[in-house]
Amino acid sequence: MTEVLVAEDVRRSYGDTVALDGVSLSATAGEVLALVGPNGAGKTTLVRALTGTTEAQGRVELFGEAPTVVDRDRIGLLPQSFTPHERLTARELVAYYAGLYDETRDVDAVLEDVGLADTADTHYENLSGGQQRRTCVATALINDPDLLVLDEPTTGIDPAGRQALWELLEGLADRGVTILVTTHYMEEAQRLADRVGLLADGRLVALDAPEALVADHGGDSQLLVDGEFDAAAVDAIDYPAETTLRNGRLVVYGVRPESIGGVVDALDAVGLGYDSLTWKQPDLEDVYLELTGTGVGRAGEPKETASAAAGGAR
Ligand SMILES: Nc1ncnc2c1ncn2[C@@H]1O[C@H](COP(=O)(O)OP(=O)(O)OP(=O)(O)O)[C@@H](O)[C@H]1O
Repeated sequence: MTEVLVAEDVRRSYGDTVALDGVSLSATAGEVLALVGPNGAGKTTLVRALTGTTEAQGRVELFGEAPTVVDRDRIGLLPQSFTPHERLTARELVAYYAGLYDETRDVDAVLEDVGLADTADTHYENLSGGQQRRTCVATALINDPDLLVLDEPTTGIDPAGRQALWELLEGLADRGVTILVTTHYMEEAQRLADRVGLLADGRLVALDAPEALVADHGGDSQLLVDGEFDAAAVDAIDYPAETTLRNGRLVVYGVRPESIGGVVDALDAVGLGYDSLTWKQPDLEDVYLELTGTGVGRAGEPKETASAAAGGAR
């Protein structure tokens, strides 16, 4: 498959700060690649290196050319920080960006795509935060790009608008548009991405399909027990499965749905009341917490306490 985007051993430092420490990845036509990682992991720097808006060491190519010389009509870019002229309406702004390209889509059609048909004549400064972000997304779509690079596109957009944007992006990918998207929403990465790249401290610590990442790094299913718990509760509960305390909530790992009654019995046996029980399969968020060491998972043990009862029927 033809590679639309290639990054090879990309490095970028700001003074003593190493923002990118040798990142390599690629994306093919129609592929959706999501970049996730903690604040400061290097996502925006990678986006900037890939789009030629910051200099970096290593090889970067878009459609086989350096990002500074590639035909800009083929690229749609939504930077993380984007502050357009506030005294223009959404329609005027998108029309302004349309003027930068040789061929574009119809301005009103793009505004409709991002859910701004009814607010097209509102000045940017009077749009809500989410509407402003949608306007910015529209400016990245106006040239009908073959490669779309979106740095946190849905930040500030309400859940319905986010869903609509996901559908829009899925439609574009189905038509062969390659999409590189950074996000802090694991649901967004899981839903949209063919592959997810996880950046931490300027390094790509994982890159794979979401389901493969979950299978490899997501760990066991979890029974989340909400209530008023403390470290003593973790010690008191006598149940043969690993149990931890996370933000005042008990987390019991590896419990099968049919065994939830056993956990309830164990709580009752030591007089521990609870408000609710939630069973969940591991997901991308668990992968993120595990691999970035930012969470309360078992590997890094930055959690309050843990009890690892040996084996047993789970
Ligand atoms: N222009 C700059 N000058 C100095 N340091 C910078 C600059 N841009 C980024 N950095 C540093 O490089 C590192 C990576 O920043 P970057 O913005 O790429 O992270 P990020 O993963 O996009 O974070 P976030 O999730 O907060 O957007 C950080 O330590 C940041 O402080």
